Amino acid sequence: MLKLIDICKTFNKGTVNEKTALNHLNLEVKDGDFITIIGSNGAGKSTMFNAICGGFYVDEGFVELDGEDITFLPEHKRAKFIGHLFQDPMKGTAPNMTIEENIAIAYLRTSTSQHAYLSRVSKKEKEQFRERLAVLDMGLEDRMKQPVGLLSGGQRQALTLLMATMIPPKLLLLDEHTAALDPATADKVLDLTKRIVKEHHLSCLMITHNMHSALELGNRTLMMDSGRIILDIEGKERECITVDGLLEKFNSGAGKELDNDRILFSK
Ligand SMILES: Nc1ncnc2c1ncn2[C@@H]1O[C@H](COP(=O)(O)OP(=O)(O)OP(=O)(O)O)[C@@H](O)[C@H]1O
Repeated sequence: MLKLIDICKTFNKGTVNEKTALNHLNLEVKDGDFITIIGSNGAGKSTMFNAICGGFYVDEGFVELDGEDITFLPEHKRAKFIGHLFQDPMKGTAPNMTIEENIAIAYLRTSTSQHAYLSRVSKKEKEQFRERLAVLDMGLEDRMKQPVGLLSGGQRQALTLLMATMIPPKLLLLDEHTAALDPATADKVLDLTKRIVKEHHLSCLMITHNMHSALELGNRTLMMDSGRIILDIEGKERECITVDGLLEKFNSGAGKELDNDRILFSK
Protein backbone atom coordinates (compact mmCIF):
# COMPACT_ATOMS: atom_id res chain seq x y z
CA MET A 1 0.00 0.00 0.00
CA LEU A 2 3.01 2.28 0.57
CA LYS A 3 5.92 2.40 -1.82
CA LEU A 4 9.13 4.38 -1.32
CA ILE A 5 10.98 4.29 -4.60
CA ASP A 6 14.65 5.22 -4.74
CA ILE A 7 14.31 8.00 -2.16
CA CYS A 8 17.23 10.40 -1.58
CA LYS A 9 17.39 13.27 0.89
CA THR A 10 20.45 15.39 1.64
CA PHE A 11 20.41 18.19 4.20
CA ASN A 12 22.50 21.38 3.85
CA LYS A 13 23.65 20.52 0.34
CA GLY A 14 26.86 22.18 -0.76
CA THR A 15 27.87 23.25 2.77
CA VAL A 16 30.30 21.79 5.30
CA ASN A 17 27.25 20.44 7.12
CA GLU A 18 26.04 18.43 4.12
CA LYS A 19 24.47 15.19 5.30
CA THR A 20 22.90 12.47 3.17
CA ALA A 21 20.11 11.17 5.38
CA LEU A 22 18.36 8.90 2.84
CA ASN A 23 20.44 7.18 0.21
CA HIS A 24 18.41 5.50 -2.59
CA LEU A 25 16.02 3.98 -0.09
CA ASN A 26 13.39 1.51 -1.29
CA LEU A 27 10.51 0.04 0.71
CA GLU A 28 7.21 -1.61 -0.07
CA VAL A 29 4.67 -1.87 2.74
CA LYS A 30 1.82 -4.33 2.29
CA ASP A 31 -1.70 -3.63 3.50
CA GLY A 32 -1.94 -4.54 7.20
CA ASP A 33 1.84 -4.72 7.71
CA PHE A 34 2.96 -3.75 11.23
CA ILE A 35 6.65 -3.02 10.74
CA THR A 36 9.13 -2.32 13.53
CA ILE A 37 12.23 -0.29 12.66
CA ILE A 38 15.52 -0.23 14.48
CA GLY A 39 18.87 1.27 13.51
CA SER A 40 22.04 3.13 14.32
CA ASN A 41 22.18 6.76 15.44
CA GLY A 42 21.38 9.08 12.57
CA ALA A 43 20.48 6.13 10.30
CA GLY A 44 17.66 8.12 8.72
CA LYS A 45 14.68 6.56 10.50
CA SER A 46 12.91 9.82 11.41
CA THR A 47 13.88 11.31 8.05
CA MET A 48 12.17 8.36 6.32
CA PHE A 49 9.01 9.11 8.35
CA ASN A 50 9.24 12.77 7.32
CA ALA A 51 9.55 11.71 3.69
CA ILE A 52 6.36 9.66 4.10
CA CYS A 53 4.29 12.25 5.97
CA GLY A 54 5.52 15.21 3.91
CA GLY A 55 7.64 16.99 6.56
CA PHE A 56 9.74 17.92 3.53
CA TYR A 57 9.90 16.97 -0.13
CA VAL A 58 12.47 14.37 -1.12
CA ASP A 59 15.35 15.29 -3.48
CA GLU A 60 14.92 12.20 -5.62
CA GLY A 61 12.48 9.31 -5.84
CA PHE A 62 8.77 8.80 -5.35
CA VAL A 63 6.32 8.19 -2.52
CA GLU A 64 3.19 6.25 -3.45
CA LEU A 65 0.25 5.46 -1.21
CA ASP A 66 -2.52 3.17 -2.40
CA GLY A 67 -1.32 3.64 -5.97
CA GLU A 68 -1.41 7.44 -5.75
CA ASP A 69 1.78 9.47 -6.20
CA ILE A 70 1.95 11.69 -3.08
CA THR A 71 5.58 12.79 -3.52
CA PHE A 72 4.60 16.46 -3.75
CA LEU A 73 1.39 16.41 -1.72
CA PRO A 74 1.73 18.93 1.15
CA GLU A 75 2.00 17.63 4.71
CA HIS A 76 -1.37 18.99 5.89
CA LYS A 77 -3.14 17.09 3.10
CA ARG A 78 -1.29 13.86 3.90
CA ALA A 79 -2.27 14.33 7.58
CA LYS A 80 -5.84 13.47 6.58
CA PHE A 81 -4.80 9.86 6.01
CA ILE A 82 -1.40 9.45 7.73
CA GLY A 83 -1.21 9.45 11.55
CA HIS A 84 2.13 10.43 13.10
CA LEU A 85 3.20 10.11 16.76
CA PHE A 86 6.48 11.40 18.15
CA GLN A 87 8.69 10.61 21.12
CA ASP A 88 7.73 13.90 22.77
CA PRO A 89 4.28 13.56 24.42
CA MET A 90 3.91 17.35 24.15
CA LYS A 91 3.65 17.12 20.36
CA GLY A 92 0.39 16.30 18.64
CA THR A 93 -2.06 17.89 21.10
CA ALA A 94 -3.03 21.49 21.90
CA PRO A 95 -2.27 21.97 25.64
CA ASN A 96 -4.62 24.88 26.28
CA MET A 97 -7.61 23.20 24.68
CA THR A 98 -9.70 20.63 26.53
CA ILE A 99 -9.50 16.88 25.95
CA GLU A 100 -12.91 17.06 24.27
CA GLU A 101 -11.82 19.88 21.93
CA ASN A 102 -8.61 18.06 21.01
CA ILE A 103 -10.52 14.90 20.14
CA ALA A 104 -13.08 16.90 18.19
CA ILE A 105 -10.31 18.46 16.06
CA ALA A 106 -8.90 15.00 15.35
CA TYR A 107 -12.39 13.75 14.54
CA LEU A 108 -13.04 16.60 12.11
CA ARG A 109 -9.60 16.28 10.52
CA THR A 110 -10.77 14.11 7.66
CA SER A 111 -14.01 16.00 7.09
CA THR A 112 -14.38 17.69 3.74
CA SER A 113 -17.48 19.60 4.83
CA GLN A 114 -17.21 23.38 4.97
CA HIS A 115 -19.31 23.23 8.14
CA ALA A 116 -16.90 21.06 10.13
CA TYR A 117 -16.68 23.39 13.12
CA LEU A 118 -16.03 22.42 16.72
CA SER A 119 -19.40 23.90 17.70
CA ARG A 120 -21.12 21.48 15.32
CA VAL A 121 -19.92 18.36 17.11
CA SER A 122 -23.12 16.79 18.39
CA LYS A 123 -23.95 15.46 21.85
CA LYS A 124 -24.05 11.95 20.38
CA GLU A 125 -20.55 12.38 18.93
CA LYS A 126 -19.25 13.67 22.28
CA GLU A 127 -20.71 10.57 23.91
CA GLN A 128 -18.73 8.48 21.40
CA PHE A 129 -15.56 10.40 22.38
CA ARG A 130 -16.30 9.52 26.00
CA GLU A 131 -16.69 5.84 25.16
CA ARG A 132 -13.40 5.82 23.24
CA LEU A 133 -11.62 7.54 26.13
CA ALA A 134 -12.96 4.98 28.60
CA VAL A 135 -11.18 2.25 26.61
CA LEU A 136 -7.84 3.85 27.60
CA ASP A 137 -8.65 2.95 31.21
CA MET A 138 -6.98 6.12 32.51
CA GLY A 139 -10.06 7.91 33.82
CA LEU A 140 -9.85 10.54 31.06
CA GLU A 141 -13.53 10.11 30.20
CA ASP A 142 -14.34 12.01 33.42
CA ARG A 143 -11.92 14.85 32.61
CA MET A 144 -13.12 15.83 29.14
CA LYS A 145 -13.51 19.51 30.04
CA GLN A 146 -9.95 19.78 31.42
CA PRO A 147 -7.06 21.21 29.37
CA VAL A 148 -4.73 18.60 27.89
CA GLY A 149 -1.77 20.44 29.45
CA LEU A 150 -2.77 18.99 32.85
CA LEU A 151 -2.26 15.38 31.72
CA SER A 152 0.81 13.26 32.47
CA GLY A 153 3.14 12.26 29.61
CA GLY A 154 1.65 8.76 29.41
CA GLN A 155 -1.95 10.03 29.45
CA ARG A 156 -1.09 12.54 26.77
CA GLN A 157 0.60 9.95 24.56
CA ALA A 158 -2.38 7.59 24.94
CA LEU A 159 -4.70 10.46 24.01
CA THR A 160 -2.54 11.35 20.98
CA LEU A 161 -2.70 7.72 19.85
CA LEU A 162 -6.46 7.73 20.23
CA MET A 163 -6.71 10.99 18.28
CA ALA A 164 -4.46 9.74 15.47
CA THR A 165 -6.68 6.68 15.05
CA MET A 166 -10.09 8.25 15.83
CA ILE A 167 -10.77 8.09 12.12
CA PRO A 168 -8.55 5.12 11.18
CA PRO A 169 -5.64 6.43 9.05
CA LYS A 170 -4.36 4.56 5.99
CA LEU A 171 -0.96 4.52 7.66
CA LEU A 172 0.19 5.05 11.24
CA LEU A 173 3.77 6.24 11.90
CA LEU A 174 5.07 5.79 15.46
CA ASP A 175 8.44 7.46 16.08
CA GLU A 176 9.68 6.02 19.41
CA HIS A 177 6.34 7.06 20.89
CA THR A 178 6.97 5.32 24.23
CA ALA A 179 10.67 6.23 24.66
CA ALA A 180 10.04 9.21 26.95
CA LEU A 181 7.69 7.30 29.30
CA ASP A 182 8.51 5.34 32.44
CA PRO A 183 8.62 1.54 31.83
CA ALA A 184 5.16 0.75 33.28
CA THR A 185 3.46 3.56 31.33
CA ALA A 186 5.42 2.64 28.19
CA ASP A 187 4.10 -0.93 28.47
CA LYS A 188 0.55 0.35 28.85
CA VAL A 189 0.83 2.59 25.78
CA LEU A 190 2.43 -0.26 23.79
CA ASP A 191 -0.44 -2.59 24.77
CA LEU A 192 -2.88 0.05 23.66
CA THR A 193 -0.97 0.45 20.40
CA LYS A 194 -1.21 -3.29 19.72
CA ARG A 195 -4.95 -3.28 20.48
CA ILE A 196 -5.73 -0.26 18.28
CA VAL A 197 -3.60 -1.49 15.35
CA LYS A 198 -5.31 -4.89 15.52
CA GLU A 199 -8.83 -3.51 16.00
CA HIS A 200 -8.62 -1.24 12.94
CA HIS A 201 -6.33 -3.56 10.94
CA LEU A 202 -3.99 -0.58 10.49
CA SER A 203 -0.82 -0.53 8.42
CA CYS A 204 1.79 0.73 10.85
CA LEU A 205 5.49 1.60 10.96
CA MET A 206 7.04 1.87 14.41
CA ILE A 207 10.57 3.09 15.21
CA THR A 208 11.83 1.65 18.47
CA HIS A 209 15.14 1.43 20.31
CA ASN A 210 14.00 -1.68 22.14
CA MET A 211 15.17 -4.82 20.32
CA HIS A 212 12.72 -7.07 22.20
CA SER A 213 9.77 -4.87 21.21
CA ALA A 214 11.13 -4.80 17.66
CA LEU A 215 10.89 -8.58 17.45
CA GLU A 216 7.76 -9.08 19.55
CA LEU A 217 5.47 -6.51 17.98
CA GLY A 218 4.17 -6.59 14.46
CA ASN A 219 4.95 -8.96 11.60
CA ARG A 220 8.09 -7.51 10.04
CA THR A 221 11.33 -5.81 11.20
CA LEU A 222 13.62 -3.43 9.32
CA MET A 223 17.12 -2.38 10.30
CA MET A 224 18.52 0.88 8.95
CA ASP A 225 22.00 2.31 8.62
CA SER A 226 23.42 5.27 6.66
CA GLY A 227 20.14 6.14 4.98
CA ARG A 228 19.43 2.63 3.74
CA ILE A 229 17.48 -0.44 4.82
CA ILE A 230 20.08 -3.11 5.46
CA LEU A 231 17.80 -5.82 6.80
CA ASP A 232 14.15 -6.67 6.19
CA ILE A 233 12.86 -9.81 7.88
CA GLU A 234 9.46 -11.41 8.39
CA GLY A 235 7.79 -14.82 8.67
CA LYS A 236 9.77 -17.85 9.88
CA GLU A 237 13.12 -16.02 9.73
CA ARG A 238 11.81 -13.35 12.10
CA GLU A 239 10.09 -15.85 14.39
CA CYS A 240 13.34 -17.76 14.89
CA ILE A 241 15.75 -14.86 15.26
CA THR A 242 17.06 -13.79 18.70
CA VAL A 243 18.14 -10.32 19.78
CA ASP A 244 21.81 -11.41 19.44
CA GLY A 245 21.06 -12.85 16.01
CA LEU A 246 19.53 -9.54 14.98
CA LEU A 247 22.67 -7.70 16.15
CA GLU A 248 24.87 -10.08 14.16
CA LYS A 249 22.76 -9.46 11.08
CA PHE A 250 23.15 -5.72 11.61
CA ASN A 251 26.93 -6.04 11.90
CA SER A 252 27.24 -8.06 8.71
CA GLY A 253 24.75 -5.90 6.78
CA ALA A 254 26.25 -2.56 7.87
CA GLY A 255 29.86 -3.75 7.92
CA LYS A 256 30.26 -2.26 11.41
CA GLU A 257 28.96 -2.65 14.95
CA LEU A 258 25.73 -0.97 16.01
CA ASP A 259 26.57 2.38 17.67
CA ASN A 260 23.25 3.09 19.34
CA ASP A 261 23.71 2.81 23.13
CA ARG A 262 20.00 3.02 23.84
CA ILE A 263 19.43 -0.05 21.69
CA LEU A 264 22.35 -1.94 23.20
CA PHE A 265 21.12 -1.19 26.74
CA SER A 266 17.71 -2.65 25.88
CA LYS A 267 19.30 -5.98 24.89
N1 LIG B 1 16.48 19.08 9.40
C1 LIG B 1 17.72 18.60 9.36
N2 LIG B 1 18.77 19.37 9.03
C2 LIG B 1 20.01 18.88 8.97
N3 LIG B 1 20.33 17.59 9.21
C3 LIG B 1 19.34 16.76 9.55
C4 LIG B 1 17.98 17.21 9.65
N4 LIG B 1 17.21 16.16 10.01
C5 LIG B 1 18.04 15.10 10.13
N5 LIG B 1 19.31 15.47 9.86
C6 LIG B 1 20.49 14.59 9.85
O1 LIG B 1 20.18 13.47 9.03
C7 LIG B 1 20.68 12.27 9.62
C8 LIG B 1 19.51 11.30 9.84
O2 LIG B 1 18.72 11.82 10.91
P1 LIG B 1 17.45 11.06 11.50
O3 LIG B 1 16.89 11.93 12.56
O4 LIG B 1 16.57 10.65 10.39
O5 LIG B 1 18.14 9.76 12.13
P2 LIG B 1 17.49 8.66 13.07
O6 LIG B 1 17.79 7.33 12.47
O7 LIG B 1 16.07 8.95 13.36
O8 LIG B 1 18.43 8.87 14.35
P3 LIG B 1 18.24 8.68 15.92
O9 LIG B 1 17.93 7.24 16.20
O10 LIG B 1 19.57 9.07 16.43
O11 LIG B 1 17.12 9.60 16.33
C9 LIG B 1 21.39 12.68 10.90
O12 LIG B 1 22.76 12.80 10.64
C10 LIG B 1 20.78 14.02 11.23
O13 LIG B 1 21.69 14.82 11.95
